[in-house]
Amino acid sequence: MFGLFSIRPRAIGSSGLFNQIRKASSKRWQARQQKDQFTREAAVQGLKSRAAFKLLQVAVSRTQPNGRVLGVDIIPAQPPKGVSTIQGNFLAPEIQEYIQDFLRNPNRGRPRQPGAIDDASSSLLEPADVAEADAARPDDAKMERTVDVVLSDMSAPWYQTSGFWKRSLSNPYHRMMNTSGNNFRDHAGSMDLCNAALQFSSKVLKAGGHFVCKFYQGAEDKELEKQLKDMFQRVHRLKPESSRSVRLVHIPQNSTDHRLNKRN
Ligand SMILES: C[S@@+](CC[C@H](N)C(=O)[O-])C[C@H]1O[C@@H](n2cnc3c(N)ncnc32)[C@H](O)[C@@H]1O
Repeated sequence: MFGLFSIRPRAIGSSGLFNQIRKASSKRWQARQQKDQFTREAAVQGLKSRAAFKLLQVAVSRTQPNGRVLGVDIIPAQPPKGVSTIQGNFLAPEIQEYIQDFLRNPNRGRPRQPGAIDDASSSLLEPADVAEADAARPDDAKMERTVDVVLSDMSAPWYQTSGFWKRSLSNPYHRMMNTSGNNFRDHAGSMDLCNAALQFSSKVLKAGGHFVCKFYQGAEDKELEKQLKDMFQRVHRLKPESSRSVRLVHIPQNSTDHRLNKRN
């Protein structure tokens, strides 16, 4: 866990002791952030936050020049250059449909000619190049599986407890905390999000694609791992050095053993 105390909205501001505990916790968190080499490195490299160090901006640099990166978040977040974003609840079916619509249009999220409108003629790439870049096999294109990597580090946002003065979109982490402090609750929430991401991957991931998700450990993670092993050829469970306590599952798919494709 991230070392935050469990803070329930009803208790906020209602007790002096509670406020003292919260301030002490926040000071400890700030001190640890300052010491954290990844936080410092992210700042040195001009990355938006410790989390961003691990993900979005790295994703952009890894997919240049022809890739596209789409971020989805329930809170408004200003995307780094080169990233498209959708604000919405990933657990809502209509948001997933909206994301699929975005993916279906190979020109969305790609550089546009100055003055061009967002239609099939607006891409810098020829339509044939785009189709080739997006689909590993004709089957994938037919099934609308055009995604190489699904990466989820979603964790349930909890109620705002501080930083009410901060009104910019550029750093929502000042306003939201990402764990409740209650291990069971964090684990259950992260399992829901991982399962939703996995289900979504089965619709959009092309053969040979990868699925990576972050989760909080707990009773249900074995079941998630079992599902992953059923669906993918290889499953790795790891805790990167840059992560304080959260585990990642990294699942490279092999195009010769894409069981998701075999089922369809
Ligand atoms: C650890 S942060 C990830 C930050 C992001 N990867 C980045 O690089 O800036 C977890 C994020 O998951 C988002 N999240 C939690 N539940 C969500 C949901 N149901 N739908 C979409 N996003 C969600 C939170 O708002 C939070 O920003």
